[in-house]
Amino acid sequence: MKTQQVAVPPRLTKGLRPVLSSANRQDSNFFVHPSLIPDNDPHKGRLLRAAASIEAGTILLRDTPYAIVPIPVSENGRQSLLCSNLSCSQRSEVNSSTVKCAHNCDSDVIWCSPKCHTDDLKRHNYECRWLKHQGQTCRRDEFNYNFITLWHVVRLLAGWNLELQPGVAANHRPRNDRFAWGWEAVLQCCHYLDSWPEEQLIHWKRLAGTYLMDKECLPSALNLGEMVALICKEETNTFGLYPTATGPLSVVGQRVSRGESYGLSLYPRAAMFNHSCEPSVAHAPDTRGCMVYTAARDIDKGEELTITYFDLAARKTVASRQEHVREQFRFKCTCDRCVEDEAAENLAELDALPLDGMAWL
Ligand SMILES: C[S@@+](CC[C@H](N)C(=O)[O-])C[C@H]1O[C@@H](n2cnc3c(N)ncnc32)[C@H](O)[C@@H]1O
Repeated sequence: MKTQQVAVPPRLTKGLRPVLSSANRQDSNFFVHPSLIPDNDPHKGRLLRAAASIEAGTILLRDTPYAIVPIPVSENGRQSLLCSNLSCSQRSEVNSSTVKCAHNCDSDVIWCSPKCHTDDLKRHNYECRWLKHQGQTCRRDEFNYNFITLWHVVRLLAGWNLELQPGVAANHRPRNDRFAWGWEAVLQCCHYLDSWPEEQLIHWKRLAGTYLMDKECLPSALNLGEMVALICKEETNTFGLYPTATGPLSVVGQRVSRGESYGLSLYPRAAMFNHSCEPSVAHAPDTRGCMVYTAARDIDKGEELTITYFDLAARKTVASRQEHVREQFRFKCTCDRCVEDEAAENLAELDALPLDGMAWL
């Protein structure tokens, strides 16, 4: 696989005193179970594994978002949005006490309190100009999906920009020796640039060239190719935030839907979870925009820990799961359930063949 690295931020000067910025206050919510370890597989790339046996119900990881984009949800005539302050990220009803951007940059940017607004100013200032000028045009002229993708990329860059500010050096430090932290962790997420169809890359190149390369609106060190690679990372690693848990059917029951998604986010450590159609781990967002990963059954020492990337209740046959994974996530699912189900289907097809066709055997 040919890799294209996104530019690494310059090293911070030694001796900067780390302060508790709004970004690393959110990071203090991070939790990782001692038995959760990163590993690699020649076919699937990075993965997470159990270093010891784990009991069902154990919280394995509470990962903090590097960036979140809100999706407005209306219920009973009331609209709710996520607070833009990353260390708050609470779902808030939009009402007369909601704080909005003084520059009126985008209707989906809100803060739940004046304090959250103040705490978030440094980060928001990075995206504000882009939202007002490029973002509004993108919202108007492109599909909403494209706007949300680009806004998420801009918020990732805003996080990186925040790390480069004097005084937030703590963000560069790994929280423990197993996982990278800050922008470094985003850089480690896969983008599989070579596996995307040509027309998809051309589409993203056009979007990036049109909306993300004006350095007046969006000061960044990335060239067009690096920006497209960052979009690929965003597309490959982003989680949807849903009101109910996503996991194996035995845990989430036979419900048809996870509810309406109210946000999108990149969780850099959790991005190491591979997909399985029979996952061992369930995940659900908490009230502060973190994603919590819980053992859905007893797990043996050495097992790979997997989640599901989609609602398994909605796709029961191996063919429909494989098609969905291929179309939505662009890879061939090689989880144990798919391998077994496909083998069983092949056997059934062989059994159905007329015996006289096998006379040469
Ligand atoms: C979010 S990343 C997961 C971590 C990734 N393995 C890495 O190296 O960073 C998603 C990518 O992992 C690989 N992957 C995940 N689940 C898989 C599965 N069940 N079968 C094959 N590949 C899988 C695919 O290449 C997919 O695009």
